[in-house]
Amino acid sequence: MAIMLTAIGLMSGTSLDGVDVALIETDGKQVRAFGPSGYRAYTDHERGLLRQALNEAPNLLHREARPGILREAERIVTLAHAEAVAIFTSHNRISYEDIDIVGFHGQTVLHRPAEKMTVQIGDGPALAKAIHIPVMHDFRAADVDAGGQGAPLVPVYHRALAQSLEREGPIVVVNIGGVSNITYIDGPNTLIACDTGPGNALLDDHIFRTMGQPFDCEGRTAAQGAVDVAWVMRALQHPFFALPPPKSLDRNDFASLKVRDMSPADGAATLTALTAEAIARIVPLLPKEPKCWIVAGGGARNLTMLRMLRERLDPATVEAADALGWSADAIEAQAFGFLAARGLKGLPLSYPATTGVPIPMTGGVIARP
Ligand SMILES: Nc1ncnc2c1ncn2[C@@H]1O[C@H](COP(=O)(O)OP(=O)(O)OP(=O)(O)O)[C@@H](O)[C@H]1O
Ligand SMILES: CC(=O)N[C@H]1[C@@H]2OC[C@@H](O2)[C@@H](O)[C@@H]1O[C@H](C)C(=O)O
Repeated sequence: MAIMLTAIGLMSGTSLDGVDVALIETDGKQVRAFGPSGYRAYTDHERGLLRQALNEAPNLLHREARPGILREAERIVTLAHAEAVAIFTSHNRISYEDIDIVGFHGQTVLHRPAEKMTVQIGDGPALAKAIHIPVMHDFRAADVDAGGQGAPLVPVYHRALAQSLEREGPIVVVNIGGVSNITYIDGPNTLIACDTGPGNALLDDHIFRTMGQPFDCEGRTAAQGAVDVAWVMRALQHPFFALPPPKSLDRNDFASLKVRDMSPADGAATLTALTAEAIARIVPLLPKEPKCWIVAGGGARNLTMLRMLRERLDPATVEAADALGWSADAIEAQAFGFLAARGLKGLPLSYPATTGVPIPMTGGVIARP
C-alpha cells in the first residue's frame, strides 16, 4: 500500500478573486478522502496590487526578478496565503503537524512558454517558515524549461477523480475559470489537455465596466441579451483556436477583444457564447467525440454558460462538477495538494499530450520550514 499523505492545496487563479484552500488525503495516484475546503478573498487593495503586477510583468527579463511593484505584490500574495492556511487550519481544528505537504501555486503574472517564461509570484520558503509546514511551489518551471507549455497541470488530478466515475467515455472535464482548459480522458491510457480560450475573465471585465459588479451572477445578465454571432465568429478567427492540443494561454492573451458598443446584456451574452463556442471548437481536434462533459470552476455556476455549452455539445451530456459530488470551487486547490504529493514522490505532473513536454515530467520545488 502506497504511503498516504495529507496535503493542503492553495490556488490563486487568473480571476484574481482570492485564495482557494483544500485538504485531501492521497498517495499521489488516488484520492483516499476529501477534507474541508476554504477561501480567503483578496481585499480591493490586494487585488489592485495584483492588477498592477500583471501590467508590469511583461517587462520582466528574468523569471526570478521582482522589480518595482512585483516585489510588494509577491509579499502580499505570500502573506495572504499564510493567512489563508492559518484561518483554514484553526477553523477546521487541524494541527500543522498533521499536514505532510502544502502545494502552493502562487499567482501567475506572466505566461509565455515559447520564451520559457512562466512566472508565479509567491515566496515558497517564506510561506514554509510562516506556516511551519513543507511547501511545494513553482510547479510550472520544470515543464516550461523542458519545452512544455507549463499548463494545464490539473489533468492528472482530473484523471484521478474520473477513475471512480461511472460514465461512458471519452470524458472531458472543462474548467471555466479566468481562462478555460480541458482534460480529455479515454480509458486509463489516454490523457490529452489544453487551454481552449477565454473563460470568465473577459465577461467579468465587461460586467464590472458596464454594471459595477464583479461577475455575471448565474449568467442572469447574459440570459437577457442577444448573441452577436458575427462578432463571435470574427473573434474565433484568432489562430489559437485552430491549433491542436497541447496549447496554453496567458490571462491577457484575448484582452484586445472588446464589446464596447454593445449593451450590458448583449455584451454578456456574446462573451458567454465566445467561451462556450471556443470550448466546443476543441471537439474536432480531439481523437474521438466526447460522450460526457463535466464542468468545473466558477463558470459552472453560470447557468447561461451551461445552456450554451449544452446547445453546442449535444448529444454529449454536460454536467456541473458539483452534481457528481466533486467540488467545482475547490477542485483546483485540491489539484495542487495532489500535485504536491506527486512531486514529493517524483511522479509525473505533465505528459507529452497534456503540456507538450518531450517526456513525462515531475516538478515542483520543495521548501522546508
Ligand atoms: N455564482 C456565479 N455565477 C456566475 N459566475 C460565477 C459565479 N461564481 C463564480 N463565477 C465566475 O467564476 C469566476 C471564478 O472562477 P474560478 O475561481 O474557477 O477562477 P480562477 O481559479 O481564478 O481561474 P483559473 O482557473 O483560470 O485560474 C468568477 O470570476 C466568475 O466569473
Ligand atoms: C499559466 C497559468 O497559470 N495557467 C492557468 C490559467 O488558469 C486556467 C488555465 O489558465 C490553466 O492553464 C492554468 O491553471 C490550471 C489550474 C492548470 O494548470 O491546470
